[in-house]
Amino acid sequence: MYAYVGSRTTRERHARGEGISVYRFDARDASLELAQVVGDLVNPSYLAVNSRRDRLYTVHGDRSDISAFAIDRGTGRLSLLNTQSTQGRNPVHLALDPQERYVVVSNHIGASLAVLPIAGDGSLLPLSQLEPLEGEPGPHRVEQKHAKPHFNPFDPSGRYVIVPDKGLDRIFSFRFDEGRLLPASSVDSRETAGPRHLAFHPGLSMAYCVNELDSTVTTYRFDPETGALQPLQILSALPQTYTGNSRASGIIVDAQGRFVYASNRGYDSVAVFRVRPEDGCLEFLGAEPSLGKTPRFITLTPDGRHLYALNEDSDTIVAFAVDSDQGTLKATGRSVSCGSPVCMVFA
Ligand SMILES: O=C1O[C@H](COP(=O)(O)O)[C@@H](O)[C@H](O)[C@H]1O
Repeated sequence: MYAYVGSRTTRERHARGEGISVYRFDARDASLELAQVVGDLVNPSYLAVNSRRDRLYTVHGDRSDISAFAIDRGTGRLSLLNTQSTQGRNPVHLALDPQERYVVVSNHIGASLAVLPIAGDGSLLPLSQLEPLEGEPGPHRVEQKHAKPHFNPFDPSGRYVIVPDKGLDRIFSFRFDEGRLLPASSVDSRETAGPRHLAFHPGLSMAYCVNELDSTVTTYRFDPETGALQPLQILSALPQTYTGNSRASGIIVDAQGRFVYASNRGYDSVAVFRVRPEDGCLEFLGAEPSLGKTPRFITLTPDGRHLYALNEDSDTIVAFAVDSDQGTLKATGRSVSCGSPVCMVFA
């Protein structure tokens, strides 16, 4: 199996990455061995792999582009297929629809969502829909001047696209019908929460949203018929006594739906929550140091036995062992150096 790591590359912004790093991944001990570096790429800051594991897509943060690559399934190596415009600045996330006929992109500074069809060979066709996001920005003077979509996952049925908007303190739900986004509903967050990423529970109709600006996690009941979200609970991802600055970033749920993990940038750590089986709400268990600076991205390995924290500002990918009963994280001592790592996927 291979792991693909996207890094920020813009030197003017002090990024130190080269592009996409391809690693041979050993599930037994979560070790990573570098196999290829695809350089000459601008900020491949979010990656997605198709279900056949032979195509990889990346957005180019700070620009307005998205690229498709072919994956050599024998060697894991990437070769560029093509690049298309997302018609909006700073695309930060992308998701393939379940039929893998379209890719949906969040244009973070462009304040819009882009839909691009995927051709039969996996390359990208020109954009077919640009959906602007509009509303009253939240009160944060620096971060909330306009809509800032930061994530656009499909719901488990593939009928809805859910979009946390960090600039508007709102989460939008869109129907995805015949390759088009159709506004369905929205739900407000607390002022200055800055909803950023959202993860669905694998069995319950629940979703968990990490709020970047106030470092909280909101538990929502998700209505699979209408796509609507109903807030049930808000918990901090930080210890109660922490008084420094911090911004939350990634959120993931384990495959059994027993634990939720969220990363904290500032209080550099991975918050661990237990999912209460009776109602899907969370209990904060604690926050494990990420052993590096600014863990923008976290991911579980496909077998769920390890979790990687990508410490963007200390250039490390750190492996933790996951306790399968308690959900807690234990340092393995394994870490690889990688400039400004910000996203990791497996194929
Ligand atoms: O300065 C920047 O910040 C934005 C937001 O960063 P993020 O880590 O919260 O996504 C980023 O998208 C942009 O590329 C970068 O230049």
